[in-house]
Amino acid sequence: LTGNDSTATGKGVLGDTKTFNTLLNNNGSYLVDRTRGDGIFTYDAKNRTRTPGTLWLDSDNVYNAAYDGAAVDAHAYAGQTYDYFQNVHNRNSYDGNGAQLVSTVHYGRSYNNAFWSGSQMVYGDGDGSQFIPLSGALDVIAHELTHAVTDTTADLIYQNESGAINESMSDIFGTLVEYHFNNNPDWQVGEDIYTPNVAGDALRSMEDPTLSGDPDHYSKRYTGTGDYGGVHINSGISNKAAYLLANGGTHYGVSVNAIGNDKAGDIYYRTLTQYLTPNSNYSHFRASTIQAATDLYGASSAEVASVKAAFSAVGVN
Ligand SMILES: CCCCC[C@H](S)C(=O)N[C@@H](Cc1ccccc1)C(=O)N[C@@H](C)C(=O)O
Ligand SMILES: [Ca+2]
Ligand SMILES: [Zn+2]
Repeated sequence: LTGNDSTATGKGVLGDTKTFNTLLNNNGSYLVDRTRGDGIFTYDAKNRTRTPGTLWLDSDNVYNAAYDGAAVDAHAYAGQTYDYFQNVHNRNSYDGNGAQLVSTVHYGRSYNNAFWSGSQMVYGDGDGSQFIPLSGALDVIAHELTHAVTDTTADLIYQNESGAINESMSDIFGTLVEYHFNNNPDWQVGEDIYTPNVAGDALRSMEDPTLSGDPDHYSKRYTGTGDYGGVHINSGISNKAAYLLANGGTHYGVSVNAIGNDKAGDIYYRTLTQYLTPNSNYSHFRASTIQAATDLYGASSAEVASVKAAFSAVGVN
């Protein structure tokens, strides 16, 4: 594929206008961003389930059609998430070596999910009731791309407690990326693309996981086999701890002093990339996070004290 690097404008899923990088040649405008790593490439599955599908080609480098919105956001938000890991954590793409970021939108029919396939991001359009196109939310894209970071580092097994930690890391960095770009930030997950007919809800709440029926304390963990052993359920325990670490608060009588998003992000990034392993459970997660905070701020630091308190507050001692 040859051509000239360009910038285009377009409307995202929520109708917001944004600019992003494209590649122009005599076929037209491709959703190819050659300014980041080895490139960001966005594809169209055309509502079938073959990936990656067709590299997105537009006729005039203006992406304002309704059908374009999912691709505009997948492409632009992948670029933003790339910038977060590069600029905040000095990580060049998900593998640290500039790996290409490949996304496919319009996957399946009314597909109410998004996932990291092991090699690329994939986004459904939703059924219009539970979800609208899932690439329309920055916290979703950062959630999926964080799975790629996890898979190239801790490689946490996607089941039971290691899977819950895997899922929580994706929710944590989804939220931190949303705050980094000040994109209507909050400690809810998926709020922008979830239940368009219901105001004020979210798929998950990190501030209060019980709002979506998920545990906010280790003693309330799910021990069944559904959801790969509760990876989207028991993630609530870590999500609540992360919320407390960044924002502070008292939970089940345990008080946590806030350390803010940036320090929390640095601690979780170091924990994920230096200490967690495929079989890590919540107990190892606590020890790893304390170690990471100790490396960064010292054993007697306020940051280490807050990490210990945050895990204790959710019953992980
Ligand atoms: C395909 C089966 C497994 C999917 C797992 C992917 S990584 C996942 O966790 N997807 C997110 C999508 C998302 C993320 C942030 C906000 C909204 C939605 C997810 O949470 N999926 C839920 C619906 C699930 O799979 O239960
Ligand atoms: Ca959010
Ligand atoms: Zn996930």
